[in-house]
Amino acid sequence: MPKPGVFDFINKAKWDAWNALGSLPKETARQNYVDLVSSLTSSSESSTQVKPGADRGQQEYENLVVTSEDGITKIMFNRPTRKNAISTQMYQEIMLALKAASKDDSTITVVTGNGDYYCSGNDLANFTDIPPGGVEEKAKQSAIMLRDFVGTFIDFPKPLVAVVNGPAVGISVTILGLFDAVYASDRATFHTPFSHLGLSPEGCASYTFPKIMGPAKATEMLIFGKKLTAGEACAQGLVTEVFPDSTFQKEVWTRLKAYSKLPPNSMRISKQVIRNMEKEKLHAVNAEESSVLQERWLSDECINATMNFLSKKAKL
Ligand SMILES: CCCCCC/C=C/C(=O)SCCNC(=O)CCNC(=O)[C@H](O)C(C)(C)COP(=O)(O)OP(=O)(O)OC[C@H]1O[C@@H](n2cnc3c(N)ncnc32)[C@H](O)[C@@H]1OP(=O)(O)O
Repeated sequence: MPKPGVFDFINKAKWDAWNALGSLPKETARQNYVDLVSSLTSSSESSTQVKPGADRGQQEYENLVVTSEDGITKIMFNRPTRKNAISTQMYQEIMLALKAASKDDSTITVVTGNGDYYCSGNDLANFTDIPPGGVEEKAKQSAIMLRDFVGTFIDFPKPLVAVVNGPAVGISVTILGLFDAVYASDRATFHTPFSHLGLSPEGCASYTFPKIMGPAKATEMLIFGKKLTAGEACAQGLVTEVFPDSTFQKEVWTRLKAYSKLPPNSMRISKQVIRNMEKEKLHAVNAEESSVLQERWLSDECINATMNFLSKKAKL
């Protein structure tokens, strides 16, 4: 068949793969494929992905583990083999989990990651799933989803705490400016490589980061893509406190359990008093960032960077 166009990511990848096989008989190619898939199944079975708590009567999510205990609802990213990259489905699940947490009887909500990463940001494969309306339609849908996703954090009514267990990238870093406290392991790093990806900031970071750390430090992160250590992020006010990795979980959860016993209404109202004046501004910033990104996703700079990552030519 003729070679598919450059935007037809999936068919182009298939075409390239078939082409690379040269004159290999179809039957042999099929067997090789079956062998590969069988080996992947057995390795994913032995991975450390945590199974959802269906036996405890909790809502099941494919990419999250959500638990509620001691007055704390914990939302844990659970795609450790992809470094907890956020797939399209996972964006939807996070929104659902936050909406449920906002109404449950917990006093504090915690977001954390399973495995060695907190989160590697947007799953760059999200952009390969092109709808019939083409790439423009995909960019439009993504901008709507991004605005809804970030809006859920802006409107979240209870104290929201990030327990950053390892490196954090992209959108998982920018939305930290919308959390009420950020506790980090000393293994964590904070990286927003938007220029390297032909992108621009989201998660309201274009507004919250200059406010938190001053415009010059925000520029280094958001424009030049400087990766911060946990200590540096703490010195700049993005992180509340850093703990040694060896005692991180124990120290943080002991503290959170104590905080969760504080009067819930008082905590909610205090959050409203602290945050409400900013809400309208944050929604406006979110809308603007999403609309700028809608254009960016169609730019050569962004398409080339995404293709380079997906074809394994580039990493951060
Ligand atoms: C659509 C709505 C909203 C969009 C909002 C805009 C959001 C912007 C951002 O979040 S920008 C940031 C995007 N993230 C990245 O660019 C990170 C890309 N990943 C990497 O550079 C590296 O994987 C790493 C540095 C995070 C980790 O490197 P390493 O320790 O060497 O691990 P691996 O690369 O082997 O990772 C294991 C496995 O996971 C895949 N993977 C990791 N992160 C992502 C990702 N963000 N998207 C897709 N896939 C990811 C990686 O490719 C490996 O897959 P493989 O085993 O090779 O098949």
